[in-house]
Amino acid sequence: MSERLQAASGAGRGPDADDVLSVSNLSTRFFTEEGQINAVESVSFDIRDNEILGIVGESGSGKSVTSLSLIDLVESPGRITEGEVWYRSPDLADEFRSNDAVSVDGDHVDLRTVPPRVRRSLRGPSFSTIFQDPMSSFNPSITVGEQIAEAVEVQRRATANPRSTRSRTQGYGLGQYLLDGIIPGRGYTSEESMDRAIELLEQVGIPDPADRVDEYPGQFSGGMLQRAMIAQALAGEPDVLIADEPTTALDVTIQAQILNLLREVQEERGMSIILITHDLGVIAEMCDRVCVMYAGEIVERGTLNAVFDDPVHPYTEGLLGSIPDLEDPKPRLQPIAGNVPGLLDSEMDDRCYFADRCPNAMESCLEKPDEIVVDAATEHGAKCVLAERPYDPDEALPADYFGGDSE
Ligand SMILES: Nc1ncnc2c1ncn2[C@@H]1O[C@H](COP(=O)(O)OP(=O)(O)OP(=O)(O)O)[C@@H](O)[C@H]1O
Ligand code: NI
Repeated sequence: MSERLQAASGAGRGPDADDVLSVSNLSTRFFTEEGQINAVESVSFDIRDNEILGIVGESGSGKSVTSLSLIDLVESPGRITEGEVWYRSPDLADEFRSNDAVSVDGDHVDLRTVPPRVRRSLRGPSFSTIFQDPMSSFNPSITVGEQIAEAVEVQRRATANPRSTRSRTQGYGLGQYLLDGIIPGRGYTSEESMDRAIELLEQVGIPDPADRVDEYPGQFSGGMLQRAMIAQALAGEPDVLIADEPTTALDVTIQAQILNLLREVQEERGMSIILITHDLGVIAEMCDRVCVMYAGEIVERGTLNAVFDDPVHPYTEGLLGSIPDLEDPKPRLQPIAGNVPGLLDSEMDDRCYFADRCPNAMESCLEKPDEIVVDAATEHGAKCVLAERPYDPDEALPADYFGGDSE
């Protein structure tokens, strides 16, 4: 267990057998006209079989870019500049074991070293994503059924012949074909796949699925389209489902239904979920472990109980409010005085990035903290000197140290 934390703080270590994904020192930058933006900074974490891992943090802390980096969907001017993304796939490991350009460790391959077409082929059958806005996952001019059936076919091809280049290069999503300018003819999806699409729609709780498959995305309500998006994501039978604010746009009742559905399918299929949200109530309800992000870094992590009951980092404490309580979690992030840093490399001082907003900032916070193990048994770690020693008022930074506008 403590090994995992050591790895997180930088010591090199291979992935463990029960890691479906193991991310090591991943950094993603945007190279903009204003300068280099450090959106994700040397982030390490594991996703294990059968778990829901939560990623929480204020807007702009790097949650979405982290998840996009995992599936190689960071768009220009962004680029992953460093790190490893180990994915467990005995097939790929065998295929690339003798290839010097690809890093293989047991059953894991470093996705950053495999050819791009292989990475692309994993979207759907290995990783699926659901987002806040389901319209973005559907092409408005193709029926919901056809789009789900297409995802089913991508999965079937991948399973039927995992090593074939064709199955790997087919990409994912009929919508994407259209966006790419390749328009398949009518009847492209088989009846069998369409039947499976109906089954999936039924599973996610769409009434009259046999009729609704023939409807267009615009004919679905927000909640129903969210369910359809989950059906589309499940069609690929992914190992890992990445859910980025999956319920933020929905009203409370539907939100609870969608979360129940996600948990149900997670348990049923034994898949792993990365759940990104602002909503601490959702994290408390759903997650086994949680990572707290701030300014592109994971600043605290551990089992849900460890982080929520005994937060160490003042940022986590701030998010949870003054009385963190698992029985009665604050439903939304508590506002913290001051602003999230803009992440411009030239403006990022070499210190704890939270120090300018921290009620407990000390002189030692002017050095960059390593991740410190709080409790190995709960995999609890924090990038904060307070994990090591109590706050000492004698070392407090003057209130106006950072210019005095951070209150
Ligand atoms: N296309 C882009 N161009 C330049 N910078 C970007 C781009 N996309 C993201 N960033 C930078 O990356 C940082 C992290 O963004 P990200 O979307 O991951 O935050 P987030 O934690 O998901 O926030 P939210 O909760 O609002 O979704 C942003 O603050 C922004 O500076
Ligand atoms: Ni986001």
